Amino acid sequence: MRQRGRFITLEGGEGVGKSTNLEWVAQWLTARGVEVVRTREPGGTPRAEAIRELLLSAKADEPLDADAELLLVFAARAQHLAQRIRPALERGAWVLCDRFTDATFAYQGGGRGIEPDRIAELERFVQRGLEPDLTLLLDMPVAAAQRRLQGRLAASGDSRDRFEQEQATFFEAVRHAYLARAAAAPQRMAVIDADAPLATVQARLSACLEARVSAWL
Ligand SMILES: Nc1ncnc2c1ncn2[C@@H]1O[C@H](COP(=O)(O)OP(=O)(O)O)[C@@H](O)[C@H]1O
Ligand SMILES: Cc1cn([C@H]2C[C@H](O)[C@@H](COP(=O)(O)OP(=O)(O)O)O2)c(=O)[nH]c1=O
Repeated sequence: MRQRGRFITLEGGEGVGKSTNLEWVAQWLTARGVEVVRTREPGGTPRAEAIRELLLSAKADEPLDADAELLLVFAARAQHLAQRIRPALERGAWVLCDRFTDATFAYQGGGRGIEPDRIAELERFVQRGLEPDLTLLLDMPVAAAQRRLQGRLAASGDSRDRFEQEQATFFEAVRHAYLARAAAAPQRMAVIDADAPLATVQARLSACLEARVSAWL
């Protein structure tokens, strides 16, 4: 039986505007009478957030093995699915998630170089057929997104997490992997050009939601 709620994810590299636009998409849906559950990965439940901390903390004394990183991402996802995502969808709420498995193919696959087949095996094991109904991929050149990220870090005083410390080649590989996935799954994934003022990006999102989501309401 198909779940009643819809599952929408936002994806893209660091600094493209996912957090900013997640709020906006949530408001777009709420204004149309949808109950929205906002969440994020890695994380979304207390135990999954504890795994997030393991993934993001930049410990100089011990590198994190790429396979261990991959398994932690999916461990957090299993917990998030069981405790939060599936129950919400089953009661008819829509789930709006900041990153999901496309990020694993992009970061652990494209960025770290893990073969996509190995990631797909874990995807089947953990998700048992559940995948997003719609994925909004915010895309822009890496250098411009890095400037935005730099601005956010300067304003907040936060330091770079373990992923944010990677080099431009890593982020180029992440972007390439995201775009390849979008090209392979155009029915599910919409690419939004995020290299524009916020109002323009939101007009693009609005057009995309009208075209793809209105029929579900
Ligand atoms: N279209 C935009 N134009 C300019 N700055 C933006 C735009 N969208 C987001 N920002 C700013 O860029 C920074 C990164 O945005 P954020 O939403 O945190 O990105 P992400 O969640 O993808 O890392 C924030 O300081 C945000 O205010
Ligand atoms: C969901 C997910 C995230 N990540 C990484 C990407 C991000 O650098 C990091 C944290 O995500 P997030 O907080 O969304 O990053 P930001 O807001 O800085 O763009 O986790 C993976 O490597 N694999 C995954 O499957």
